[in-house]
Amino acid sequence: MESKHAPLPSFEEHASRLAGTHLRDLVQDDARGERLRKRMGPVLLDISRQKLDIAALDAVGAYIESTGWKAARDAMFEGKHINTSEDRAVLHTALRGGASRHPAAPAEVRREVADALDKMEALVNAVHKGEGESVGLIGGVTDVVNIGIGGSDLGPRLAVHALEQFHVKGITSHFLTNVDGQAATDLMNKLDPARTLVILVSKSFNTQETLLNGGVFRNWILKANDGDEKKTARHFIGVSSNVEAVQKWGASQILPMWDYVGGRFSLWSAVGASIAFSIGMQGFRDLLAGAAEADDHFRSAEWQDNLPVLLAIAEVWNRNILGRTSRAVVPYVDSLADLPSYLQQLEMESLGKHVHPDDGSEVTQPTVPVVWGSIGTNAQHAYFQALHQGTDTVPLEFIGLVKPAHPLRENHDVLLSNLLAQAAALSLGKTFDEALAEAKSGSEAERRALAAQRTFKGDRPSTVFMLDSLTPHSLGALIALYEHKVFMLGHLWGINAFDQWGVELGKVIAKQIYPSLANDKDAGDLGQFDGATRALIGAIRSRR
Ligand SMILES: O=P(O)(O)OC[C@H]1O[C@](O)(CO)[C@@H](O)[C@@H]1O
Repeated sequence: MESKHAPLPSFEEHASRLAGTHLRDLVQDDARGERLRKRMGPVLLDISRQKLDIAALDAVGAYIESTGWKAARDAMFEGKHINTSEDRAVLHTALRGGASRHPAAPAEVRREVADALDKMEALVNAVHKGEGESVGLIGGVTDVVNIGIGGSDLGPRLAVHALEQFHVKGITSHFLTNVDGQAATDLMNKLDPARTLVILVSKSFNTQETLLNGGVFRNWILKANDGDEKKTARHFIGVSSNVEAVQKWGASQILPMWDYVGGRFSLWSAVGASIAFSIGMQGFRDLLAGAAEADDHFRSAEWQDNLPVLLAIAEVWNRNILGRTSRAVVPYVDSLADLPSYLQQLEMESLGKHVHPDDGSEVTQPTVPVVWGSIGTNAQHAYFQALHQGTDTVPLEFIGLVKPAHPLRENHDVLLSNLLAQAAALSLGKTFDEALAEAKSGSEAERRALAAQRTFKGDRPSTVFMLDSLTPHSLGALIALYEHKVFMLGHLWGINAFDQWGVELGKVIAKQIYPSLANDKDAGDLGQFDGATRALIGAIRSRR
């Protein structure tokens, strides 16, 4: 379909000027550095190692100003139905609106969010006191298992693991996600059913993996309770927007979710109950307050100082102007090991779209890059070779902490020196002449061949996030900044960042295939499948 949407500008003049300018020269300009290093509360963002100069930055900023981004942003905060394909508001910001200086969501939404938080608080506090019975749950809980997938897993998992130093004593959290039965079996072997509380999290309450794993755990606990269903229900809290289905399923307590919160934006709701069970309700409210600080910043700062806008500028520059196809996220913080997979869902499920929602026409520029990564320094000893000398340029995102939670100063200084060194090495590189001067022995030809292999072209861009420390507040702020970057990119690319139709087809086909594997006697009508699927079903059945 022919598009009526104007493509992003090519910023040709700036792009060609910068093509001839090396990052090692750009980073010498202190005035430029000041424009590209900005702070919001506990988060310092440094995009000064991106291939932009002030003129290019201002050109992209002026373009963004012309797009009506502020009105689009305000429409989201106010609850307009900006998720048009599902006719829904997008109000994850309302979940932390209680801590905002300028809550913007409709009063009714604010009320139901506050009520749900209060209900969750009552459950969490009772369980922490060992008095779960007082709220209809079991007493003496030692282990909490979050069963969910995608947004019903990744956010809570990230926060629970990131905030380990804030965990309350006596409760251990676990995450059961994949439908691979090994995970459920290993967990059941480890836990005591009498002391296990399960949070079954599914916005739709229609997700195959979650319902199957929930059933496995219910049977396990039911058996331990000698078939007593009422007693068994007290081991389960259901979190869903489909309250009726949870009631039918048989959880004793239900915490709500709403259709105006997308799964990947939902950790701030009762979907994050396992976070509250891990770090206590005050910690959970601190997480919300950090996100609210980022919300207020996004809503009030001009583009030049607005971290989500600057992040979006860096991404548009890399993706649309320089044609980069992926971005690596490398936290130099072990406890943020889950951040890359969290961001994969947040960014790739939100921005992996190819049409404009208003008329279905094709977008005229690439949208989301592949997001990947893992913790440093480990990554340096695995794939950084390719990032330094491979033929593709992959923009990186480093995350570091000024103050760690542990007392091992030498470890931390070594960790941070490595982060800073990688950002420097990737951007500055090492010239052929520098490498040649280091090659002391051998013939001229041998020295030159060696120098070529030891040359680093550099000019490889990166972003650095430096957090003062890792707390519920700073983590909440960091995640919310990423959420707003996603909003900005959806706006600039003209796509709906809040639906996810692309996950449907595979789900439908999986349900069609399942009977052919489940029924050993009768393969059913294999003719409905393509040749490759038929052959693999046959191979599996013949070797069982
Ligand atoms: O919370 P639910 O409804 O079980 O969905 C889990 C995940 O599945 C998805 O719908 C994708 O299949 C995600 O968007 C969502 O976070």
